[in-house]
Amino acid sequence: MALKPVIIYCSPAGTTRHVADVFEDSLKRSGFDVFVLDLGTRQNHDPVLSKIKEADQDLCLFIGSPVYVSHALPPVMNFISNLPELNGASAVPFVTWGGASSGIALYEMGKALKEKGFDLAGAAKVIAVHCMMWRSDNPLGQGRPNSEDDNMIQNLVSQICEKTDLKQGIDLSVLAYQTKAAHAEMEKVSLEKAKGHMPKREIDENLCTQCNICSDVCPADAISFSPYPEFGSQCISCFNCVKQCPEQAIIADLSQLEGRIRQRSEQFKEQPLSCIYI
Ligand SMILES: Cc1cc2nc3c(=O)[nH]c(=O)nc-3n(C[C@H](O)[C@H](O)[C@H](O)COP(=O)(O)O)c2cc1C
Repeated sequence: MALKPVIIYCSPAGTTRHVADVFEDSLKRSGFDVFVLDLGTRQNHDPVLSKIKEADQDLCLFIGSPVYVSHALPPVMNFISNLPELNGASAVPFVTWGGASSGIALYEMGKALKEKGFDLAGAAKVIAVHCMMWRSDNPLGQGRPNSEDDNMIQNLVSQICEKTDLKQGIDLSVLAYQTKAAHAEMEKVSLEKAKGHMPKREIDENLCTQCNICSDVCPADAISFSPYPEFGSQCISCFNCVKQCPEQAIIADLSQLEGRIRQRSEQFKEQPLSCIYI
């Protein structure tokens, strides 16, 4: 099969990158050349965009995002909406989620891809340790993704590679797996709206050495210095800056958040935790 795979993802805490790596290894083992773009780096998008246009109908775009407040991340959705029309190309959206709810991220990615003319060759959701619970002794999704999750992704790649016609993929309705009521509720609350209820971050100016690490680890390029770190509107609230500040100079109280995340997990009790759609 003339399949030209391109992998695009955003992964502030590294789990979606892990899944993208499994896709990449599996595709390479099946003999394909793979082009990869991490949207959370300052990597130039142009070479991958050229590859995408060049591949035309042979393109198979594997595109991954973590679930934030039930949605896919803005850099991923923006990337899709800036793509040219690609009628007849195929795509495989995938998400990682932290055990609260995988929300409507896969559905929204699938819908946006279909609007660009893609057929959905498959999709995957993968359970992962909840990246906002790094201070907890027993975070949701601890130990995931594990080798079974990796095998599941390898299996998805094998099944896609075996297909003679990628157009015979999945229907978008397969990705609308939340109840109608939950879907409608999730649609109403954007990440932008939810940001107003996220724990506030404060800079301890006595501790901050203006070392720039917070800005380097920010996948949204949202931190500037004046002279201490300030957070721009494109901040996606990944809290990488808080986690990775070597001086612990960015202070955030996450104690309330943990309870809210666990409550949501209890409310949805989402099953299966990891799943491929093919
Ligand atoms: C601001 C924010 C919102 C999140 N919202 C959800 C959510 O709605 N449901 C969920 O299960 N996990 C949620 N998570 C957890 C992430 O989806 C999960 O940890 C994911 O694997 C992180 O991917 P990454 O390691 O590639 O960054 C959220 C994390 C952050 C930082």
